[in-house]
Amino acid sequence: MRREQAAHIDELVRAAGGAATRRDAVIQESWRRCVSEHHLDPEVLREPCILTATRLREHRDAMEEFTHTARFGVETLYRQVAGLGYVLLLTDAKGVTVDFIGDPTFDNNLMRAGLYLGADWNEQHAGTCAVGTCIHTGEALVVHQTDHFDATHIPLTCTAAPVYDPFGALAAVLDISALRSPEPKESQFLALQFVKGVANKIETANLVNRFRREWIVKLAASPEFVDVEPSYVLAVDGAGRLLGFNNAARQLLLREAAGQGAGLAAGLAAPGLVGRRLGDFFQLDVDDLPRFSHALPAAQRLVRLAGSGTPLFAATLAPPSRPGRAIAEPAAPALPAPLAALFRDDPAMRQVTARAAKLVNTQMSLLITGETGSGKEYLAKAIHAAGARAARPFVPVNCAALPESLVEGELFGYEAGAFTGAAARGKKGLVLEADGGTLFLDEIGDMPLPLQTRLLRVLAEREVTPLGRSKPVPVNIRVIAATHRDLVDEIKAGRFREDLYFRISGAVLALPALRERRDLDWLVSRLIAGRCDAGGARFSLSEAARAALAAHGWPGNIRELANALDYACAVAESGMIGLDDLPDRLQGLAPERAVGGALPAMARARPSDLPCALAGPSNGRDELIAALAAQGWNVSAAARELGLDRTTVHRRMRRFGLVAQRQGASLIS
Ligand SMILES: Nc1ncnc2c1ncn2[C@@H]1O[C@H](COP(=O)(O)OP(=O)(O)OP(=O)(O)O)[C@@H](O)[C@H]1O
Repeated sequence: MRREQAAHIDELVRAAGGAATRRDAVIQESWRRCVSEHHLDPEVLREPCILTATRLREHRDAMEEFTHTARFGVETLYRQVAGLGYVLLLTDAKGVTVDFIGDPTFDNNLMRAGLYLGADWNEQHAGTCAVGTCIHTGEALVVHQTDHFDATHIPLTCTAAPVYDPFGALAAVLDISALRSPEPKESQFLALQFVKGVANKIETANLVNRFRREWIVKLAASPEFVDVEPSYVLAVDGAGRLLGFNNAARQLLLREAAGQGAGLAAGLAAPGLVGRRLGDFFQLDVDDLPRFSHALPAAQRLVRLAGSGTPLFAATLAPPSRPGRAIAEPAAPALPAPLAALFRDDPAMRQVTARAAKLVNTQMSLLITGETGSGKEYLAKAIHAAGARAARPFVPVNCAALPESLVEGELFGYEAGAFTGAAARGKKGLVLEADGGTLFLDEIGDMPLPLQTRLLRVLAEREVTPLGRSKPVPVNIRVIAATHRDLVDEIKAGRFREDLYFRISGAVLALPALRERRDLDWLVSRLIAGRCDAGGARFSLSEAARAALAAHGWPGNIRELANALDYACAVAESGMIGLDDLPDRLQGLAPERAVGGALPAMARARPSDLPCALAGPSNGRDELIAALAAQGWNVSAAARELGLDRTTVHRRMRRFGLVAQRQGASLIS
């Protein structure tokens, strides 16, 4: 044990014995709780408590929507303080870190100090600390160096602020911490103001997001600030009843209620405020709210508190589909056109696209999962096209296909002459190509580990250092990653970095397999609508052919379907595609009764029931060899035949130990 730790323990023991200390009252009170209520022994040095991945996932899932809303604020705050050596933690109301941003270079030190995803900072076991003590008191505070109870934590400085939900309950704690800091506690007071400011903004964003279909009333003491930085924010329904508020508004309402006497104040703990009438607190009725829009100069939007008469200035946001007055519930918002164009009448697709629609203009990284060919890149492009970045580049990167030796330069770029063989003018790199737009990382599960570490840095810091350059270049990208792999399994197998997983999976969008979709007929019609016969006429599909398509299991999903239709259009002799015009493997599967009409979607065979491509007892190996052999070991032709892309075929060849050679193939094992 170090000398400082021994001295710290002495001070704790003396304080527990009743000796006076020079600590702030909130710290003294927390030390007392640690000893007498949490029964923590000052002489025991505790390791930080980091949750297992499974338990962390439970905490993160419960906070998912909140974390989405908070993410922009969290990233903005991190950018402001990262250069000063801080990391940023967002914990849930129990003290578990559900979001984290820090410099990956210091991962090990940060993890050892408990400044990491999954760290549990509840006061009951971590002792006095910014997060835990903030949860206990409900107030923002700095816990600086030896303010910490546990001597393990005394090198740290931590500053935390609470974030309340719209009903006054603690929702989260925002914390910035540093491994090293100047000795005076005052050095952290500016940090405290920063954290409080961002916590307030997150609280308001959460409130406005939650009640976006209701009246939002913003209030401030100054007309100049009411439109830009309102102190108090309330959500009100069409009948003028309070639905929710930020914490400052809650305090204001409670003070006002107390000032009006026991009659109104009785039972007005925070939950009791919900459902009260706006007119109970303000000289204001719901019918007045349209007057307080931005159309009127702020100085003329005066509102008085009902009891005290205190003047405030208001700005109101009307519910979206009922401007001016509240009458009926608005319909669910329409999907942006690029997302609506992806499906028709399929519940799983409706759910995925509705979720994607909410996220198009956030900074959050998205992870799209789904079987090969199910349309992951297509969805990523639609998200890009639906958002504010649509006019900027969409840059796809196939992480499985980049040769490892070239990958650094391809992704991050290089300066002229950075290495032998470098292009004379240098290279911008795909990450910088995507500046202002979207970087689509396809097959992220196949990215080599060393590159994952580099990528993590780029995502955390939003800057790139091209080879041969000493200074990083800031980059503004929206990252969408995709994989057909189960990344949690990859993490368990040590092939994928857990922290990168959490970084790219701000939200996970899981695409259904084609065999699970109910809009196959529509998709088929859409795909053949774009294909014409030799005379330029549109193709149509016979009932038997349609039934055969409905009966197939589509292991290669939409890609396989598009390829099958390409083939059918090429061989069909008239504008009508018959059963005979489909690839052989589809014809063999058409059940006899299919001739009479299409099978219902529910009756479609699953690939595991089928003798066809890549799903049989050989796990696809025999079929892959057969397809390659039939195509003279031409990988592109075999990929077309199987309805897969070349990368997938190469990957499966590697998995089955197949090596393509000029005259054929050999087995490695
Ligand atoms: N909704 C759709 N409408 C029409 N075509 C689509 C749709 N979704 C995907 N496709 C087509 O299906 C093929 C596969 O789509 P995409 O490349 O997006 O799949 P993927 O899941 O990213 O595949 P992989 O896992 O192999 O990378 C592409 O040719 C694409 O044009």
